[in-house]
Amino acid sequence: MSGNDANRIRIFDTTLRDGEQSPGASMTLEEKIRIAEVLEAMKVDIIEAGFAIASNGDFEAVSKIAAQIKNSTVCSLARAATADIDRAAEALKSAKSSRIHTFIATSPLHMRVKLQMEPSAVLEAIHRSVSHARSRMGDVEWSAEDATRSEIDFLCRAVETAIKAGASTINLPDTVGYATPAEYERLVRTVIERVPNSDKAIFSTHCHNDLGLAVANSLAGVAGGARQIECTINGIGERAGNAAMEEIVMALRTRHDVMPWHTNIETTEIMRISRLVSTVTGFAVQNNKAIVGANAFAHESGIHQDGVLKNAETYEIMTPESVGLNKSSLVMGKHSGRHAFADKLRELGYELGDNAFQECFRRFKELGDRKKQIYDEDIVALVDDEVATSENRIQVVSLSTHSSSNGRAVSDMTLRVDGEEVSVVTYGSGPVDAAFNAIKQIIGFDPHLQLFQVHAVTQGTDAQAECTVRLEEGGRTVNGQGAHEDTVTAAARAYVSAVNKLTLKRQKTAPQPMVAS
Ligand SMILES: CC(=O)SCCNC(=O)CCNC(=O)[C@H](O)C(C)(C)COP(=O)(O)OP(=O)(O)OC[C@H]1O[C@@H](n2cnc3c(N)ncnc32)[C@H](O)[C@@H]1OP(=O)(O)O
Ligand SMILES: CC(C)C(=O)C(=O)O
Ligand SMILES: [Mg+2]
Repeated sequence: MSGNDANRIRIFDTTLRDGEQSPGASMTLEEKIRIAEVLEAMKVDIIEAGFAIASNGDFEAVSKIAAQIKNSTVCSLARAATADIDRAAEALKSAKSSRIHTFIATSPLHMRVKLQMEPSAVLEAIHRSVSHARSRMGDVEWSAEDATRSEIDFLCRAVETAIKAGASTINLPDTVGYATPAEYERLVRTVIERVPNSDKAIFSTHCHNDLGLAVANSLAGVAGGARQIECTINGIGERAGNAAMEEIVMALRTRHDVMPWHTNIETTEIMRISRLVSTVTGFAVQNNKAIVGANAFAHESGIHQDGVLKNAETYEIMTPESVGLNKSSLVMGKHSGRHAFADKLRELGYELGDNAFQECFRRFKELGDRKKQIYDEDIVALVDDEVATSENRIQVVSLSTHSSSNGRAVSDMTLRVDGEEVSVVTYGSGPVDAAFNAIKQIIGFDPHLQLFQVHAVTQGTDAQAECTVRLEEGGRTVNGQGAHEDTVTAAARAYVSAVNKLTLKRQKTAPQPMVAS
């Protein structure tokens, strides 16, 4: 094996080639260049930029990336065919560092059915193609497509032939994601041990994820002696995808205690490249995806949140900063506890007294039971509403309304007025009108409604509504706000909030009875 550091793993990224083979993942030239730039910034060793003969677009992408990228080797795929190899060499001609990656299948099934070639003809094709590639370029990689379903004796002969012809990297793909980790480790080790000239090449893994084993197999291949891993960002690729680069790199980094190998990858670029690839391909990253999923560094359970607040290592084996996230996120929801809620309030700039805190927490839990996701805006609305109303003489205790498209609405409202609960049933032209009528009946006066405004605090049909009501009476004008996920309740709270302010103003001049007789 060449190279000084026997434990260094080269990262060969094939997002732009195998990744683009995912049905629906086509990328434009500009998008491919943007991705290649970030791959270079994260110190990927080899970028497989495309399959130059596949189309003029692929040729152009490989050419442009080759001309632009200076710190990574740029590579093009080529079949065991002179035209493919020449097209790859042509596309790569302006690269600072370049590689031709040529391949042919070595499994009995692929040779017989797909290639319709005798094994001896495949060996000749390997010799011919690798020799030709070497005549065009110093750095040639050869892959035994479907290596894991190949006969080991034939595979070893094929590898020996490729190395003799000048390949300095030998890739043993698990093309159909069929291998198990133990098998794959054994395969790589056996080939390295049995092929007489194996010391002249670096061995590589290229694992597909059909059984969800791509990353495990890649790491097993390294244990077997491979020192290059082929992978893609977010694990995109043919069928169930390829081994995910971010998982491999972070597994090697995090478990260095049991895997003594390392890569050069700048891991703090991981989130940036993951988001870029997801945006460009339109392939959303599943929330629970390792390393880059939205929940990978998020905690919603109270016990976990409490642990993370005390020391993140209680529930995190990597730091969010190490993959380019600012910090872990404590997702507020019905499973959250007081520690996390208090921390969130501090972050949002609130300092509440104990009673207000307990009341806000109670309302927050209630909201969590009704609403899937609680955003910061929900908490702000809830706390503002609580702070604004907790000292009020009049408070909404309960409200239920019934309305239909062709009839009057009815409201059943209970208010607490100076500690005493009062209930009425009233009607109106709609549920908000009915609720306002109920409040007016209970307070015993009828201020002029100047403004009624509603807006949704967040997105979604379960968003909280934030209402503003402006009331005017005897030259006094006040605004009241209320928030709730039930729009009519939010409106009633806003009305009551305005009435409280109006009452205060009225009391300064002439105290009025609070409950209608
Ligand atoms: C495991 C992998 O990921 S391999 C890479 C897969 N990626 C792609 O196929 C994407 C790009 N491919 C393409 O654009 C097209 O398939 C092309 C341009 C490469 C070839 O297109 P076409 O000439 O129309 O051939 P088509 O795709 O229908 O068939 C593939 C041919 O290549 C042959 N072939 C397959 N692999 C190899 C190989 N490694 N070396 C030589 N020939 C090969 C097949 O036997 C078949 O030959 P045939 O036409 O004599 O039967
Ligand atoms: C072309 C080769 C390396 C490949 O993508 C595979 O075998 O999966
Ligand atoms: Mg592949």
